[in-house]
Amino acid sequence: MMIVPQLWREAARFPAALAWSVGLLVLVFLTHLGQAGAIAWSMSAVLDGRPRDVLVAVALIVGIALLRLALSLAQTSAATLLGGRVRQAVRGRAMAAALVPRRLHDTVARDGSMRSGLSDGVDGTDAYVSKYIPAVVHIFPTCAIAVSGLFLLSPGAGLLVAAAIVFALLGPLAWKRMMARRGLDHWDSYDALSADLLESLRGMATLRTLGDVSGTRERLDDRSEALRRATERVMRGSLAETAVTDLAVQAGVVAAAIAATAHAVTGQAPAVEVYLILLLASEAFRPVRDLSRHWHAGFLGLTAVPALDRIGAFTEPRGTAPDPATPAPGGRAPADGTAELLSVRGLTFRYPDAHRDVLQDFDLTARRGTLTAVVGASGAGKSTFFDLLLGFLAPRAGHVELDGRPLRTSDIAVVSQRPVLFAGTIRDNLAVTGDPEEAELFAACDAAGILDEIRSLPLGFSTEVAEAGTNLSGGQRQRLALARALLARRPVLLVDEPTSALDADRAAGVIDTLHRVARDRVVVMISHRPESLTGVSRILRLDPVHLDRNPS
Ligand SMILES: Nc1ncnc2c1ncn2[C@@H]1O[C@H](COP(=O)(O)OP(=O)(O)OP(=O)(O)O)[C@@H](O)[C@H]1O
Repeated sequence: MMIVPQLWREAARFPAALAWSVGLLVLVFLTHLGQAGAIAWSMSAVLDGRPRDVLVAVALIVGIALLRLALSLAQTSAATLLGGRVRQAVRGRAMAAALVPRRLHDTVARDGSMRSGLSDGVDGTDAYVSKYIPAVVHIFPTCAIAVSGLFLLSPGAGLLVAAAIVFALLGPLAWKRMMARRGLDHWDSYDALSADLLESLRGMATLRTLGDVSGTRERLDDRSEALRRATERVMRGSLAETAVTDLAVQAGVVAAAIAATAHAVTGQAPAVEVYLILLLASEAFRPVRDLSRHWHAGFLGLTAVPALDRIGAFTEPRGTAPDPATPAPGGRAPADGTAELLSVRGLTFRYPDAHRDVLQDFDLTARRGTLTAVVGASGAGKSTFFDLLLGFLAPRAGHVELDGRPLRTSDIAVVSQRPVLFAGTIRDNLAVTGDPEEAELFAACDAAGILDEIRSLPLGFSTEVAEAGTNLSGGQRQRLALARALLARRPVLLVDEPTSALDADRAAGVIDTLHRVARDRVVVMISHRPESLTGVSRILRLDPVHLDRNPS
């Protein structure tokens, strides 16, 4: 018997479902005991030549079998309900813990690992929760009932069976640590393969141009081989657990058979009781055998538990402060109409474990009606500055205000350097922040300079966008993302490198567009290319903070 505390706590959150599942398991077990009694009776009736009793006993056996079928079906559905609820709760918490802004800056976590944890990892816990936990709970009443019955018939047989059950349950604890270690190895191998696979799929075009497809295949083959070896080690350990249980079960049944035979030989018990002792001895081990079967089926899935624990899947979120990037319930974040002034004062930030500040005492004033550009060398901290405005990062000092009150994430729409589009139609992608009216949709696309292109497509707004927008050009993606940002109707628009994917003509067109949209909102853009900023009246230079400026 192996206890995984995190999963027990999860199952205990649904006491009614757990109790229902355990109760039905106990009833199923009682049908086995009843059937054992009926079989013992029928056998003694056959031996004593009592045909009427034989018929009644056979009818009883069939009736009990039908009842067990119905109870087993109900139990399976109860187990599925319990497993499903726990998975839903664990996945919900894991996603809430994983899909947070700080993940953007987590340089250790890999997307493939996160994906495998949230999907396969959570699903892998199902067999333990839905089958193993109820089986552990039901073992106490069921074994107690069977062993007590045996004890009444033959104290020797009862004691021998009880000892064998205790050995079968506690024996595997001897190599619990080894199993935990093997389990960790298994999940690490699975996780590494999953993360490498996702990265290779994403970077396939680059790998092809670098001519490293075969190298990647070899790396993945190595990962796959490591996973196969780790899985074999885990399954060998789990089989050893099953072997100990089987040994104890067989030894217990043989001991009970010897005790029953001794009863029969010494003439201490009539035939029906001898049969009952033999049948009960076998039935007493049924819950133990079931437990072992469920353990073997579910152990591989348990290897994900430490990884899920690290993600935060078993931890109730502290406090109720909403994620600053999450819109208010109901979909669209509240738009506050227009604003006049965005004011940044003394903003200072340093990444954890970094030796210097990225931003130090940074000031910026951006007004509605004026396009403000932030320029600076690569690594100067431009993207970090946007992440601070968006609330993805918390400054060490300084503050950001919009019209004299703290800036909120729901005030901001953003067009990033590499805008992310989703699989679905153009309309779906534009409507992510709400459900715009047709006129609004047209106006936003017109302002973003993409309306004519969409109209010229055979399916117009119903044109399918491939995953990550790969069937669109970089410039089209950027203009669609701009239209999407405009539809969010936020008073502040942040645009990161809007001209990087464009030729000079188109770049000038985008700057014109930004000037236009800046009439209604505060617009701040990041640019690498000062030459593309003709006509931008307000340009702020962000200089990298050097060690000598920041000796601390
Ligand atoms: N998650 C992180 N952890 C630690 N340091 C980081 C992290 N992200 C960025 N940095 C560092 O912070 C500095 C500023 O990075 P940032 O991405 O803000 O620069 P940038 O001006 O936007 O650069 P670019 O123009 O090349 O996009 C860089 O030195 C970078 O190495």
